[in-house]
Amino acid sequence: MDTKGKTEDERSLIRASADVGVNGPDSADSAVTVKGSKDATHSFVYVLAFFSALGGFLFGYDTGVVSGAMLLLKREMNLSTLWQELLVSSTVGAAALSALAGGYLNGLYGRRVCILLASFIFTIGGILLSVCPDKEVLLLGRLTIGLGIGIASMTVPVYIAEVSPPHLRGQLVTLNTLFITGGQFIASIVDGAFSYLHHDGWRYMLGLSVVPAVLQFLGFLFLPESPRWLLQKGLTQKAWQVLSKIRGTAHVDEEYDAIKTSIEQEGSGGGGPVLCRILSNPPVRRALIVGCGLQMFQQLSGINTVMYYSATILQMAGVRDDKMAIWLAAGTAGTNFVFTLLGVWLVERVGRRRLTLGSIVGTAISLAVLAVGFLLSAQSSPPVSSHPIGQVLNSSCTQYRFCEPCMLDPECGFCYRENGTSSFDTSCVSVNPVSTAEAAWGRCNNGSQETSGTFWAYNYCPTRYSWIVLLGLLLYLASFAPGMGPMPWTINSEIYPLWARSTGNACSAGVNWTCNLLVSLTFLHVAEYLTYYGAFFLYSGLSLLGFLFIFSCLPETKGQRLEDIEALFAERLCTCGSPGASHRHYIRPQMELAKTQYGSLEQNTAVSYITVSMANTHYRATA
Ligand SMILES: O[C@H]1[C@H](O)[C@@H](O)[C@H](O)[C@@H](O)[C@H]1O
Repeated sequence: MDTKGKTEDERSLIRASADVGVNGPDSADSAVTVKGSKDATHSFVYVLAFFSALGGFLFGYDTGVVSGAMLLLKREMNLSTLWQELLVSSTVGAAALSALAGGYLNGLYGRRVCILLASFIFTIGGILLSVCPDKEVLLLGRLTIGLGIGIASMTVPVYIAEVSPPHLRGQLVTLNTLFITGGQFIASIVDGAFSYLHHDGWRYMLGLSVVPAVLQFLGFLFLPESPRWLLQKGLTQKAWQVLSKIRGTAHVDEEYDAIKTSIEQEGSGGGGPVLCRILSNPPVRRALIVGCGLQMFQQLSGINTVMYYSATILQMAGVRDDKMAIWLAAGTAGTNFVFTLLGVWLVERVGRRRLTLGSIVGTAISLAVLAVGFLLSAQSSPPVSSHPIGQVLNSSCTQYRFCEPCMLDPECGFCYRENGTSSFDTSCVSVNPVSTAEAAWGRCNNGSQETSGTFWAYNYCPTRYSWIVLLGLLLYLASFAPGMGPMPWTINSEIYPLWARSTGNACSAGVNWTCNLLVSLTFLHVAEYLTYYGAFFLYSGLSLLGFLFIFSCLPETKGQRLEDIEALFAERLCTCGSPGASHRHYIRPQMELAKTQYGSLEQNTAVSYITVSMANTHYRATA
């Protein structure tokens, strides 16, 4: 439609008319989609998405690499369990705090500066980790990396969402999670490769993150700020230039106007701190509840426990060689990556809501399969047949009569011989404090020895039901990775109005990191009290709760312009899933928009305009 020579009000009216949809209510959201897809996508937006998603890569790499590095570090630096826990959780804790601070920094200095800051912090952290002389500096390095991860995790999805055209936004933001899981996959390969280097191997593992960090920093020196943030700050000319550069065309009036109008209309949500404004604004408050809920349920469905525990699951399934287990764990990370790719493909095809719902149902079922596998294994747990003399008397390991309680005690492991599928000559022995790969003393002191037929099992029991656990693991990754992995990040990047976007994302990312910390710190204790199957049944139950939450509260955001999404939260939370709700939500703001724009001219014009539009759209719902 030619809008040249029209006033801004007239152009908005034409736009609103197109949006309400002369083609009927079912085309309401496709009206926007089609508009977006008509523009040939300029490749520059892919360059932007790639360089920003390097932040996701670093998030994945730095959280993933630590497990392999720790195997070497604990020997070389003689780390106690407390120090090992500190080195792993300090990064996650620092990420939780800096994600929150990132919201403030994003609002004040913009997305680009925050991405530059995050990559600078990653670089410093990586250098510190690769040259650190002692465990204190190591801890400082891990904390520094955590600060970078927190800022990157909340800024990158927002930046990508703000520069993308609506029809590609879901795919490009999901690309960031693909980079996260890609980072975890590469980290596991690096872990495997350097695990042979007993001296200083961990320095390479931890230090290699400097490469993508520097690449991102250099790239962003030349890449532009988000046009939406520029407009919000009143830098109109710059915003127009950037938008036309990203779209590769000077015909960006329509998009530019839409952003500008919505900024003018939404204002800043009132005065006072942004969080208070969010909480006192019902639609945005609802969006925040949905965003934080999604992030919480992502972590409560136990992804990081399952990933972390995958090496043990594989050992249960019969992989005895430690090195082999490391490589197979890389296979787990690879599977997570491949199925995230499926998510990138599906997100614009089936939409966010259906993808997330399908994913969480599959996640709950596969967690139940995992739990059943663990339950059957526990029930067929082999008895302890011998209590060898020489066992340290005050060791708790002497009291156990079965493998199950023995393996649940972090101080003990199960030493046994094998006859086909059953074990005999079994004992429960203290684990070597330096390496869980062997007993502290006795015949399993050298770990498992195929030649003498003696095996050492730490954290698991030999069982014939291990295939069920393995099946559960594969099902879990296949269902979690395409939906529950990426969608919380993708959806959060689009559900808030501009004035609340950075704070909303900061809060939900903070919830993600806090729940991540909570689950990883409590897993072993939960497993000790509820056993493994209890823990996985618990995660499965939490995922079911997550399903109910998502089913009732999550609206579809696919294809909508960022400026129109707030309206999806205009009604009570639990109506979101009801059929037709999205049409009702979608049209209402157009009425409000028209009323505001034409109310000052002639109230009746607006009303009759809407009436005509509604008649054209065979509008059924009561607005
Ligand atoms: O979306 C990501 C992804 O699924 C990762 O695999 C996981 O480690 C993160 O915690 C999560 O936020």
